Amino acid sequence: MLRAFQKAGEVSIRRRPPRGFETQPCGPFNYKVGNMPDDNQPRNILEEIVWYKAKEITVWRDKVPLAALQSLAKKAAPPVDFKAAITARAAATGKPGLIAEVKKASPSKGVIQPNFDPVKIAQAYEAGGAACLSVLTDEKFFQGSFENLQLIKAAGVKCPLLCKEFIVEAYQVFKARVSGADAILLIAAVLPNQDLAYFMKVARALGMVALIEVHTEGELARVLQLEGVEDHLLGINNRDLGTFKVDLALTRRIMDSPTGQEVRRRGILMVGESGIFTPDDVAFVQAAGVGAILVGESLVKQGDPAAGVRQLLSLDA
Ligand SMILES: O=P(O)(O)OC[C@@H](O)[C@@H](O)c1c[nH]c2ccccc12
Repeated sequence: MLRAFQKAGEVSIRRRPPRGFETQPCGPFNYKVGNMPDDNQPRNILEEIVWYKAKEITVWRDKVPLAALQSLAKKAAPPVDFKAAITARAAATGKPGLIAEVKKASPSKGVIQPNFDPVKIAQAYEAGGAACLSVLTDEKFFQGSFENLQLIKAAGVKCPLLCKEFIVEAYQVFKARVSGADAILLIAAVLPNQDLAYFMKVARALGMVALIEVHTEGELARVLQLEGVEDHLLGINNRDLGTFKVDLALTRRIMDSPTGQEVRRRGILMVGESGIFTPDDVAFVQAAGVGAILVGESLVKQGDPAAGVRQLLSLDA
């Protein structure tokens, strides 16, 4: 839902608490007015995550300054082509290219896989026929880590890796690359076009692509204005990150809209994200026009994730 101050497609969260992270006590007159809501509290989970991220980055930067991270990025093994892996698998199978997500927990579901071995899961996804992998790196809300990304790369997994992080600063883009990422996530609800353009440029300079995620037709129209956006991927997240509600039909509504038509005309690779559980769900978003799917929960909770991949994509048939 749009708030009064917000225009269609604009960033829907506040990047920082309006009165700062530390509310200053202000002496004898420091009291809260009646039933006034505290506007210095996050209004939804996305704000909570993004506000916490700013604090996390400060701690990281104290340990490893940006300049040190940048020189590590120069020495890192070169990234592999994320988009090519998707189009190759899609051509070989006739199904959307699968980005399988290594995800232990989420704020909406809690722990999804208590028996979580990131490397084993990644290897199983690859063996089952995933085109690429997505690795959650957020620790506080998703119980992920940059270390998981490193471990998966170091284990010799060939599938290109997406760093699933809530990026608000360039520091994280370098951290992703140093940890072995081949692609990064950028969320349109969090970042205005100016920031998206900058992070896309940093990603490019490091040889990575971005998955730019939208949740409304307005956001899609906005990101379509970004120069060179066709070199990256666009994702439609069927989950509302404010309320957690999942609606698979969102992908179809957006793809059927005039803005979705423009995506087709320009040949942009679209990713259907979240809430995909069955081969019917895959067929539904494929018919809507996506060339790739991003799937976490339904695969990660299975005892045999490789079989899960084959089943989801009907590869045994
Ligand atoms: O577990 P699911 O419903 O299959 O969803 C996977 C993925 O789309 C979801 O984890 C996701 C999509 N966009 C995000 C942004 C941040 C964190 C997580 C996500």
